[in-house]
Amino acid sequence: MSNPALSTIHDPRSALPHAVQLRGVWLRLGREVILRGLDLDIPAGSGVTLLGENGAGKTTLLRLISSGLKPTRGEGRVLGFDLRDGRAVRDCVHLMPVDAGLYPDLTGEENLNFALQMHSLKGDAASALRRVGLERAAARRVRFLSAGMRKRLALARAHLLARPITLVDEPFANLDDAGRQLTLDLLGELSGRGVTLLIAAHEPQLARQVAPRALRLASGVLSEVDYGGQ
Ligand SMILES: Nc1ncnc2c1ncn2[C@@H]1O[C@H](COP(=O)(O)OP(=O)(O)OP(=O)(O)O)[C@@H](O)[C@H]1O
Repeated sequence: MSNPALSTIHDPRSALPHAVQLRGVWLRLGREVILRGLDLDIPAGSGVTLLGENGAGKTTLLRLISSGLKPTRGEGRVLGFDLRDGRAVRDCVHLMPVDAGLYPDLTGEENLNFALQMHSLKGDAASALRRVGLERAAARRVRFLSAGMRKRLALARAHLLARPITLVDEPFANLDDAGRQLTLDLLGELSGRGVTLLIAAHEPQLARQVAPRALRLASGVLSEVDYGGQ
């Protein structure tokens, strides 16, 4: 059943104060209830870090916001579009998955160009590869790249697409120190361009540099985290 309050507040054609709004969202996967009645408001252009133990449901929540999973109950909108409108949601949301989500048989450059085509965007794949230190991987198939190189490639893709809502699942995993700094730089640039960031991470001290508000997901429920001036 639709939630009248949500439906009237954010029509897609009206001003868009919220990038993400969830109301009473439940999600069950198989026999397990992962999300239990979540309410969430993320203002457009803000940055949020999503914390939680292994298996807490962070990836599941990111998949729901990118319309890869449907709520069992409740409803949500991204930039005013109903989560059930998969096409509209996929156009404004990019999810960088924990495993990078690349096409293994395409080269690095082909992966970037394909992503640009999917969004009818123009962009300079070669310079994006240079930016993440992968110029030599441009012509190599992704299946031959290391986990950290794939992460860098996925980061280049997220930066190139610069979707208004960018969801990033564990961006710091598999990266060396320079890679983590590069990640902060590129995500910081996206944020500076007004992109809304939601970052699932186990490194709050890193993530908070680009996504200062923190939420913790535990037992299927979200709560605000107070860093207490640290
Ligand atoms: N396709 C699926 N079918 C059934 N259960 C699933 C499925 N995918 C994930 N789960 C379960 O959902 C729960 C949440 O998983 P999720 O990957 O969202 O956690 P997470 O917080 O991202 O964990 P991590 O920090 O380890 O990446 C886990 O208990 C997992 O077993």
